[in-house]
Amino acid sequence: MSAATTPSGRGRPSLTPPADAKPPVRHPDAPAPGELLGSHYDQCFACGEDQPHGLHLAARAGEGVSVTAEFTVQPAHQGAPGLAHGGVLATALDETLGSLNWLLRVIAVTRRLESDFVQPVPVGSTLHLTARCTAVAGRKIYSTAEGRVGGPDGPVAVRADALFVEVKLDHFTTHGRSEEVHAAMSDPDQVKVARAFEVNP
Ligand SMILES: CCCCC/C=C\C/C=C\C/C=C\C/C=C/CCCC(=O)SCCNC(=O)CCNC(=O)[C@H](O)C(C)(C)COP(=O)(O)OP(=O)(O)OC[C@H]1O[C@@H](n2cnc3c(N)ncnc32)[C@H](O)[C@@H]1OP(=O)(O)O
Repeated sequence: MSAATTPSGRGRPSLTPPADAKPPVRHPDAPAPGELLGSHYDQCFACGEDQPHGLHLAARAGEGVSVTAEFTVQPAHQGAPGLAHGGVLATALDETLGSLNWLLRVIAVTRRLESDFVQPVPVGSTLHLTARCTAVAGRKIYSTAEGRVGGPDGPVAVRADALFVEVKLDHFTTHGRSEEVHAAMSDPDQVKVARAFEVNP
């Protein structure tokens, strides 16, 4: 098995867009720059309000296909004493990158996420994240993100490049546990339902 082959046989897709990739196009109905995107699912570990130990990450639309987000590291997010767990930081990057797809009005899931941990992130610090979509090729969406500490212009602590793949609603109804899927579909917050289920009809 070569380094680029996975047990699924589907291989490890490149994070470099192919030659026929196009620049991303912001959807005309995307939230205005500066507008909070809100949570896409209240049980989401990264952005949901109903996860007591979640990241409660709040993302805001930027110009073009870009977002900013903030996340303050809590004691529940530790790996080493007093420091954020790397997987939690990767979650923050993944969520910020994933929220870009809302500006494209596409439902997509992370296919590949390559993270760099540049410096440790202490508990109590706020990670200031920025992400932008760099290219789209068919169902493949390429994007990049970084997180800074000490303020939006502070030093880069983490960064990531990602490939998301567009999916249809049946991705969730087929693979997700039915009780959560049905509960999410009957959420009284219709904006959330629309965001989760009615994009890209
Ligand atoms: C239940 C309530 C909640 C519902 C919420 C619903 C929606 C949410 C709405 C808004 C969301 C907003 C923000 C969300 C933020 C979330 C951030 C977190 C996101 C995540 O954290 S999400 C969880 C982790 N994530 C997964 O859980 C994915 C697991 N994974 C899979 O589910 C499959 O793996 C999948 C579907 C990715 C692909 O599966 P598939 O069968 O569709 O793939 P396929 O083979 O068709 O490839 C597809 C294209 O990749 C090309 N390709 C493949 N292999 C290649 C290689 N080696 N080299 C070059 N290209 C390659 C092909 O060529 C083709 O491209 P093309 O179509 O252009 O040819």
